[in-house]
Parts: sequence; C-alpha cells; structure tokens
Amino acid sequence: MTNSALAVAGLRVRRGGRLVVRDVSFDVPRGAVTGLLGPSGCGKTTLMRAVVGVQIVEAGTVTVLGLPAGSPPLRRRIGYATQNPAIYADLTVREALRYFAAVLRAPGSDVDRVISEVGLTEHAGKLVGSLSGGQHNRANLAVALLGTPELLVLDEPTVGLDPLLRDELWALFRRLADGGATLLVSSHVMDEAARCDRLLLMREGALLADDAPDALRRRTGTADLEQAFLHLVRAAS
Ligand SMILES: Nc1ncnc2c1ncn2[C@@H]1O[C@H](COP(=O)(O)OP(=O)(O)OP(=O)(O)O)[C@@H](O)[C@H]1O
Repeated sequence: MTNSALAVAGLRVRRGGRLVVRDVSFDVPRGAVTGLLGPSGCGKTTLMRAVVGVQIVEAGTVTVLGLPAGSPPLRRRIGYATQNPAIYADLTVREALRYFAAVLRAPGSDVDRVISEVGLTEHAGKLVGSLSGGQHNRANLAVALLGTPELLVLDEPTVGLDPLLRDELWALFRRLADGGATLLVSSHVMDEAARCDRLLLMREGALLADDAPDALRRRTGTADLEQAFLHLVRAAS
C-alpha cells in the first residue's frame, strides 16, 4: 500500500469561467498534519472540494485513500468540515450529533467522545442556534470527527477562535495524526503553519511550496513562516 493518503496530479479547476486551480500536483502522507495555507481566495476551499469529490474539475486526477475522489466507499472514510456549517439550529448540540452519527452509521458512543474532543461538553445541551460563532465552528468540527474517519479535510477549523481554543484544537489534530489519521487543514494564519508536519503554500491557484516547515525556513533563509511565504511570493513574481 502506498504511504500517501492523497495524490493530486495536474489538477485544474475553473469556477465562474476563471481558472482558480492551475495544474496543481502534490501527495499527502498518511498519519500526518498537512497545512494548506495561502491568502483568501487563493483556491484552498476549491482544492478541498476536489479532494472530497464535490468539485467539477477541468483536468487532472485526485486519488484519495487509493480511490478516485468522490467514490461512494470514501464517504464514510473522510470527514469534511466546511466553512459554512449546516447544522440544524433547532436541535441541541448532542441531538444534532446523534442525528449525524445515525446518518453516518457511527457508533452512538462517538457522540460524547467528539463533543469532548472539541471542548463542547458544557454546551452539549444548548441549541445549535444559540451557540457563539466559535462554538458553532467546533460543533461543525465534531460532526467531521464522527466515525473516526481516516482522512479529515478541515477548512479553516480555527477561524474565530481565541488563542487558547486554537491551541487546544491543534493539539487535538496532532493526537488524531499520532493515532494514524491523515489531516488536511486549511488556514490563512501563518502562525498555525508551524504546527503542521507538511505545508502546501498556495497563491493564485498555484502551489508555491510543498515542504516541511523547517525545510521551508532553511530554503528561504528566513526565521518565520510568514517571511518564508513572502520570500517565495517575491521569488515567483
Ligand atoms: N461558486 C463560485 N463561482 C465562481 N467563482 C468562485 C466560486 N467560489 C469561489 N470562487 C472563486 O474561486 C477562487 C478560489 O476560491 P476559494 O474559495 O477556493 O479560495 P480560498 O483560498 O478558500 O479563500 P478563503 O480563504 O477566503 O476561503 C476565488 O477567486 C473565488 O472568488
């Protein structure tokens, strides 16, 4: 079995008539946290949509856990948290998760586990519609964790969270990867990049770099990843 959880080759996506992913190729290793970083609008969400198989692509291949993206057997092996959570506002957090656990045929015991993992135990009895933005995001992340998927595709999961919660979630991502899960996590916050094993830096639909944080710092001769990113942007223009 190949060690890569995800293999993208020559991916090209057009949205609204514009090329928003331009011949992107990369592999994501299993059991690691790979960060997908880049400015707003650079194509991170589009790339993630192609990985989970909901994006029409113009060219290229996306192979997930050895199968073409979008193959039905992958549905229960991938957890996807989008930026626009669609969780029923009139259910409590626990009720909503019980519902999704039933749909996904995840074990009932998963509900309390994932609520605890995202730090929502105290709020489990609250209506989803009454949660704060950060709590809502975490409830959305909890849905993605149901069924212990092999691949987690998380689109800006820490947006709107305070530094303490962000830190706790990154520690959770690390534990999940140490347990064998593969994580692809997008962010436009460069200080989160240092928490990843691998970084995919994107700009204007293209990959600027695919490297480990330390290697990237070394290669660009910079101390921090924000500087490394700027160095690469300048070198490319
Ligand atoms: N439904 C759509 N129709 C047409 N163009 C779109 C659509 N959705 C996104 N785009 C365009 O595709 C490009 C990539 O968008 P995408 O959402 O993938 O970027 P992103 O890096 O995830 O941004 P952000 O960090 O703000 O979420 C942008 O230029 C965006 O305007």
